[in-house]
Amino acid sequence: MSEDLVTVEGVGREFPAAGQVVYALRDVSFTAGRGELVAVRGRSGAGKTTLLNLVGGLDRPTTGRIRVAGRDVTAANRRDLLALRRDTVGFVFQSFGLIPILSAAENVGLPLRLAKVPAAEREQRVAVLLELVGLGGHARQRPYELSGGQQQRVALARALANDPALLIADEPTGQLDSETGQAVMDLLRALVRARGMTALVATHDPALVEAADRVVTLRDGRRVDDLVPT
Ligand SMILES: Nc1ncnc2c1ncn2[C@@H]1O[C@H](COP(=O)(O)OP(=O)(O)OP(=O)(O)O)[C@@H](O)[C@H]1O
Repeated sequence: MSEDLVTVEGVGREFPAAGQVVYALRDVSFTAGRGELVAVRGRSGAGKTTLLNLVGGLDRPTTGRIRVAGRDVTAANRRDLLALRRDTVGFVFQSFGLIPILSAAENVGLPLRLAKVPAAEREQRVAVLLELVGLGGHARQRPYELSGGQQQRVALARALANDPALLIADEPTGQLDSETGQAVMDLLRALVRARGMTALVATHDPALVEAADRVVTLRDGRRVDDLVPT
């Protein structure tokens, strides 16, 4: 049996808001094994983004514990969290998050630059990654010269650049029309399977939920998988 890559135990996250406390997550637990695809679903405000940010080390929980690839993310210092984000986790956001003044190739190569991969090797890896997401002929284009679906494929290639053990995608098709969104989701699913990555994907896409090894359904910050889905 494969060792779990992600362990989330009794995690809660509270935010102070206008003199009150918002319970964005309450007592959420689940695990994700190596190579597993985990769908996180729930209505707007259910806590999906909060959960993904915590697992990726972008935020810290108020209660509970999270382990990723053997590291206690909850207890990690800033340097450890930076290392986790650089070496272990790839992120894809709803808003793509590409740098507008950089070409598709430069955007994909950015994590490799930060990891100090030599230029020649970097160029080669970027070319392979762009080919992988079907954008071999678009390397020099800037994000505004690409369609939404193409931009999200660049973002996906960038997330894969450091060969992360864990891919975190927060509603990656939220800004795309349904046909383009479906194509991006199919690509994401195929890449995760082909590379044996673990993926945590916040999504409303029924095909992805259907294909997932596990589904975490959130409602008002709590896990409700045994109840009727939202
Ligand atoms: N920084 C913050 N300060 C205060 N409240 C917050 C903060 N971040 C999130 N929340 C609250 O926590 C709850 C969960 O938000 P979250 O963004 O995780 O939901 P979501 O399921 O990702 O929603 P969506 O599908 O709309 O992106 C919401 O009630 C939100 O208002």
